[in-house]
Amino acid sequence: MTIPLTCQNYIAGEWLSAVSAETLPSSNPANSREIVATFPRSATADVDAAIAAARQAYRTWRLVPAPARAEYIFRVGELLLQHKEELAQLMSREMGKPLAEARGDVQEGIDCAYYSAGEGRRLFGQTTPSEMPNKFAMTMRMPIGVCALITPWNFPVAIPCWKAMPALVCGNTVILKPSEDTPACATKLIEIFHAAGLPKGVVNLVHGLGEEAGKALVEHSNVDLVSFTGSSETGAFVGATCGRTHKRVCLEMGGKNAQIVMEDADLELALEGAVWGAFGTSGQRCTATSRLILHRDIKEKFTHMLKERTGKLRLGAGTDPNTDVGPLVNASQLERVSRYVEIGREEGAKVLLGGAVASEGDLQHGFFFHPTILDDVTPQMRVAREEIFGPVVVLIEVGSFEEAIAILNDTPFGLSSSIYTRDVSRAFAAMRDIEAGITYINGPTIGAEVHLPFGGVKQTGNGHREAGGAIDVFTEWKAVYVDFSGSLQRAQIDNRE
Ligand SMILES: NC(=O)c1ccc[n+]([C@@H]2O[C@H](COP(=O)([O-])OP(=O)(O)OC[C@H]3O[C@@H](n4cnc5c(N)ncnc54)[C@H](OP(=O)(O)O)[C@@H]3O)[C@@H](O)[C@H]2O)c1
Ligand SMILES: O=CCCC(=O)C(=O)O
Repeated sequence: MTIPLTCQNYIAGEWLSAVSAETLPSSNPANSREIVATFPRSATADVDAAIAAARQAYRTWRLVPAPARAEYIFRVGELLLQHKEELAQLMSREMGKPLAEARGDVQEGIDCAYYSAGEGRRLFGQTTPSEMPNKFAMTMRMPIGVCALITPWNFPVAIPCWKAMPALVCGNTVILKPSEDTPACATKLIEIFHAAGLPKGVVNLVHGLGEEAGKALVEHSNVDLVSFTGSSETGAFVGATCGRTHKRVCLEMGGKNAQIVMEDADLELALEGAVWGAFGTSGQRCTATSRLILHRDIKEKFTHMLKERTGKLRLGAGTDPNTDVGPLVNASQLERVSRYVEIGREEGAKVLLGGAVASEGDLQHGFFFHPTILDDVTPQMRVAREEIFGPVVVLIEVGSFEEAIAILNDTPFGLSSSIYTRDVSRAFAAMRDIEAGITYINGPTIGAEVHLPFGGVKQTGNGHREAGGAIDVFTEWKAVYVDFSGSLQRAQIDNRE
């Protein structure tokens, strides 16, 4: 057991307790008896202070040249690299993902720092001909203002970086409200922003509960933009509130990602993709493979291979280097996954592997669920349609490429997707016809790279993209006309004579 970390809010460059002085604990999901950290239970007064600090800082931060803003973010990247192992160890303890994946999470933050820093020397606008003589016309990207960043626990470093880094390079100031399950990761991350020397108030951190601190941020009249990643339920509230209060909003929500395996696929390759897509991060990635759509000619063979391979995965604490699959993040996630497996059973699915809470030996102290394969699943079943967000994959049999694409698309969500095939025509048809923000050919549904746009279609998002698409979220266009004719032209009044 280690001494719990004391996390604090970070407002106007100061580390502060909540005004109420109330705190909450966060525990280790592999051993719920271990308290990893305590954090402030922030409320409206704390949110008000953070927003006031961000508003004040915005006045000067927006005027700092973008390449100079980018240099701070580059420094954050360098510091993240120096602290990578420390952050990864903390992340494993705080939210359970195996160390190799935790290192990957921090690496995404580092990659995002370097990529976003590069944007500081671009932020290109356009020049375009004017309709009139002696007149220039152009566009400029302008910052939006004060941005509230509300993030989930599953990528506790990468997702805050995906939001904060481009937002800051674009000239905005930010308030991060991390998940109540990962306050320590958020605190360490913001310590790094502090160490990089960002001016006071440019970055702020407010811990607390979603229903309290998160809600107060979303409802606040002095926030200009909310960038939210999380569940569809919370996203619906955030979207509706921002609509009512006229805020910009970027929503990244749930998924029901599928991998298709055609009869001509390299089955060993498809197997590796399926195993890590479905069970990596215990299935708690927004991009996790939740459905395997299998051509009937290879279904039996592939199912056998999958069962064999999955049965060898080692469950354990993320901090144990021998662990393949860590715990779920908390008791309610464990309860949710158990409930969905029961629903699947009641619907007629066959539990081919797993299907139960894992409580052998030390696992009893954590939130472990055996990697689970549900067979005989039809596209109408709830387990084939609703996001489970755990180590559960359902198998759906199809007879043709067209049927596979139709079933993949038959969901309200549209984040990630994948197809394994050796047929180049099918690969291109899949790229065109799959309804998702991300499509992999002969690769798993996971593994996004930061310089490509990240986000989903349909109910997964509201049309925005993070990572490689983030400057479109965190800037808005201004059209600028420069007239050097020295006289008011008739055409300027009517536009055309
Ligand atoms: N599409 C994507 O890019 C993407 C990426 C990653 C995850 N996800 C989705 O995220 C979900 C899992 O994350 P989660 O369980 O953390 O989601 P969540 O429960 O919706 O929480 C997300 C964030 O919203 C906060 N929150 C909760 N209620 C709120 C409210 N009324 N007002 C404002 N903020 C509120 C949460 O705070 P508390 O933690 O304190 O409740 C947390 O910081 C899955 O559905 C997954 O698909 C999507
Ligand atoms: O949850 C967001 C990041 C997911 C990711 O990086 C991936 O697996 O593609």
